[in-house]
Amino acid sequence: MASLQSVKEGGFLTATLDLTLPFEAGKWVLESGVAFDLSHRGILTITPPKVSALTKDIIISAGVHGDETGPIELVQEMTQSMLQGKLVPAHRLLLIIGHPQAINAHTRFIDENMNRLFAERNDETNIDRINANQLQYAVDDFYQKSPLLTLHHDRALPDRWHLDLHCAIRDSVHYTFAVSPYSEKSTRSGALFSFLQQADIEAILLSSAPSPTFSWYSAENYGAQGLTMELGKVARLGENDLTRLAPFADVMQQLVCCDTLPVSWDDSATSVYRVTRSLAKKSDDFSFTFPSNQANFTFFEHGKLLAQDNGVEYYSLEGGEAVVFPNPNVAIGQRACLLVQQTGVIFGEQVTIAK
Ligand SMILES: O=C(O)CCC(=O)N[C@@H](CCC(=O)O)C(=O)O
Ligand SMILES: [Zn+2]
Repeated sequence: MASLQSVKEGGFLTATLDLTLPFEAGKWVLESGVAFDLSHRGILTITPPKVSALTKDIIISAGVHGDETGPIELVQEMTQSMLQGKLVPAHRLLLIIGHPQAINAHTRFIDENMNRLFAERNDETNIDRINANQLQYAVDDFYQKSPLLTLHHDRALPDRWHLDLHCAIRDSVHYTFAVSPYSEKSTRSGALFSFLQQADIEAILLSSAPSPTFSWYSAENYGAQGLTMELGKVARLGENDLTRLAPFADVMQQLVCCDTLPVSWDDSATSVYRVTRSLAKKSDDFSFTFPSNQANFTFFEHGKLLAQDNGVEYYSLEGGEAVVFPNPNVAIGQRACLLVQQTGVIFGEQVTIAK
């Protein structure tokens, strides 16, 4: 079946992954007034029948890493319901399946980690760089050409969100968690934290320095409420147990289909961590003192040797530190792990770290 027809009938994922068929762009409107614009392979904009000052611009992306397939299935399920008219969005949406070539190859990336290619426009020397640029253009277009920009007479920007859905390579003390990228902009709203708590996300990590990731790109350049969401553990496409992600899928659906969600926060229901350090791999000699499959959020008491790199030793800081995303096999110069400490937050219109 031609790829555009397949998308119209609900096959967003199948059509995105079928690289044997040439890509066919298209725009169409359902009887309900929901409008679709398939502009590039894996990039679909959906406009609700009515927009108002309450309407948000929401990006939901998955498949930035090709082997992280649970979230890809979630995006496919939600998109299919919208394409078939079973679900009517209340907000403008940009739905993305990010890296079809890596998904088909069942790998994290082809030549280099695409989620480290959002600091700037890339020279297009490989498919990961080509795709990263494509995603940057898609985000720029979505936010810059939003019809919502003209609705805000006080010149306030529309409420922008970006949930970039991933899952972890290893086991984790917290099955689900979110990484909030660092930005000087106000990108940690009470509404965002409340959404995470309602969705039963177990932990939130507050980054303390800019990162070259997709969610950071939207937060930094557009002030979006951006998050990298870690939703369970990697498995093959079709082999994910989505029941454990049902609370998240449910509340994500409410986010896109309800005008607003109630805002509340209970300090005891979600663990919050601040990133104390990001250890970069400086040489091929880099190694951890623990096994490479060590679970995310494993805690090390103060003074424990964690890693060494060409004679430089890294010990856990006062108060101890937990390790997240430990990976000694990254390219030189890239992050080999995050080190984090639990923190309290002050909840309000914006959420801040309690000193
Ligand atoms: O489990 C892992 O080691 C990696 C899971 C993953 O892809 N995480 C993201 C986090 C991005 C961020 O820090 O916002 C990544 O490493 O790109
Ligand atoms: Zn990932």
